[in-house]
Amino acid sequence: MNAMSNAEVIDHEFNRLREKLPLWLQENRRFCRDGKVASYIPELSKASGNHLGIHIIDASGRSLSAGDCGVAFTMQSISKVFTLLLALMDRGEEAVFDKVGMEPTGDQFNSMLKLELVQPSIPFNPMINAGAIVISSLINGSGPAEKSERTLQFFRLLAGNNKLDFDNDVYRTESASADLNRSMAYFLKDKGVLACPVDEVLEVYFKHCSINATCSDLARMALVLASGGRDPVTGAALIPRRYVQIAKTFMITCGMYNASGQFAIQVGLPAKSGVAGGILTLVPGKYGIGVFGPALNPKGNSSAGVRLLETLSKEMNWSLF
Ligand SMILES: NC(=O)CC[C@H](N)C(=O)O
Repeated sequence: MNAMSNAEVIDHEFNRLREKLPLWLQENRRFCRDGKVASYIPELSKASGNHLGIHIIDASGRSLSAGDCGVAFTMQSISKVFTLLLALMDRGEEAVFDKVGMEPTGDQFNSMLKLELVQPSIPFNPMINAGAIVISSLINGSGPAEKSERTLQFFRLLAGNNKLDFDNDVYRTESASADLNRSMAYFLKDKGVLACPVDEVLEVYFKHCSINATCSDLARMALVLASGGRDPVTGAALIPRRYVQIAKTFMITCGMYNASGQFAIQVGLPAKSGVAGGILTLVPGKYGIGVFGPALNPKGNSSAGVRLLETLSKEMNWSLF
């Protein structure tokens, strides 16, 4: 028998995914029971812990979905990947890494523990809250409104969805109950790491965390990263390749918080999760993937979402390692 052409291999893999995805989703639904919906941002506690959905887009634009993939949720920490990219495009690598490090912490995403351990007191990486707050301060704009608007427009461009918008209820309730993030920001301001007023930086940070999306928006944004920064439809370069490389590296080392090592072993793909239950991940050159399952494991990642990605990676042989 002749060896399959590249296109045939891609079709074969896609057909297998189409056939099996509903089954794999169903098998992993039971892991929703192992998790709890986040409640420290009051509005998030309204989500249903039984939801699990997935959307996959391939490089030619074909898509597949299963489960509760039509439900919208806020991006939360997933947005940190894209604000990092925007800050890199606005300020360049040197200015960004003057204010934030490149190393995982091994601590919770909202931990302040290591901030005092290094001189100068810059956050260890841009995926933890302290690091992402600093990144928010580096986005160009005359004030918080313009910075937030530029961020939203950038996200819309990457998602190919002009309807993407802020969830103002989530924004307001997070802003009203964020004493920990506020204390981090004051600490960073005191150390001279934050150049703008605390309230202004936090407005930008909470706003980008509150951008509403569905699994298909995440998948589309992930596909831009999987395509080295190019628009999968038009081929236009949206993000410099070098910055995509930086973002994907952070997704591997810090994207799943202090479970990033375990995720790299079990799944082996660049990924970023958020406390609303989303996970954005990608198979380089092939697929953008969005997952949603709001019941979270103790590390703050979607419990069933992580399990579903483990199944997919093993069945499809997707690990990069
Ligand atoms: N892990 C997360 O998704 C955290 C984001 C959330 N907005 C916070 O600052 O706590």
